[in-house]
Amino acid sequence: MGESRDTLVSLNGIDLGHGERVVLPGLHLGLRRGERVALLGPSGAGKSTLLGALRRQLGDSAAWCPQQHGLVPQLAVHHNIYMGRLAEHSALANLWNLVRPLAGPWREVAELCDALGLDGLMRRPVAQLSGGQRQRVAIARALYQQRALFLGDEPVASVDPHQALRLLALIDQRHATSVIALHQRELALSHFDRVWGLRDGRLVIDAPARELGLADLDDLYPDADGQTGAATSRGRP
Ligand SMILES: Nc1ncnc2c1ncn2[C@@H]1O[C@H](COP(=O)(O)OP(=O)(O)OP(=O)(O)O)[C@@H](O)[C@H]1O
Repeated sequence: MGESRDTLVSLNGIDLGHGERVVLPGLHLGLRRGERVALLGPSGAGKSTLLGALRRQLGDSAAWCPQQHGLVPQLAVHHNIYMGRLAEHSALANLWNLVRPLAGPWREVAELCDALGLDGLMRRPVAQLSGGQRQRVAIARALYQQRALFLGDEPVASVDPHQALRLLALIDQRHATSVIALHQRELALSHFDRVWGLRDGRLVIDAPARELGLADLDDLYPDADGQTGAATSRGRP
């Protein structure tokens, strides 16, 4: 794999997994600065495992939007978004903000809520939101982190296609580089620069989105009868 100054992460034949369990053996891939990558593959293929490895490598330069949202249901939308930058403030400021929201962060969170269609909900506990609203709070919290890169584990899974596009555009406006796991194949082809496709423990697609068609992506997913498609490696030597 050609490495350059623009390579942010380079995995060269490493095994990724959990404890003793290897999920993605001998993985080779590179993430380049300024590239938007769609990460596809059937359930259990290792998308979250790969995103976890990227997070470890990228550290504080990456904003993170987890699959289970990681929100605190009892707390208001404002507090959940504010948590994105908890580590930047003193314990006292965080405690104070819980009781009486600080003016600066309140304004910043309000701007994000406006952009994400959450205006009017800032004081509402997350427990009282719809699935799509919760998803947008999770994205807002990741945007509030103000990092150079965005890593998202199915951040647009519970919104309609129109909203998914709007949310991805907001993510793009604030991050030049992103890796986003998703299941919407059309979106992967229309919105992203590159596609990584995982199947059977291997990266079987690593190619520019413009060189792929829906049939290539279909091959990632098992047929209804449980057979996997006939995908050959695309974009891999
Ligand atoms: N903490 C863990 N300990 C052990 N095995 C795990 C752990 N997390 C995931 N796995 C296993 O690793 C494999 C890949 O899981 P992973 O969550 O990365 O897949 P995924 O592609 O993100 O799936 P989904 O689309 O369902 O979220 C699965 O077989 C899963 O059972």
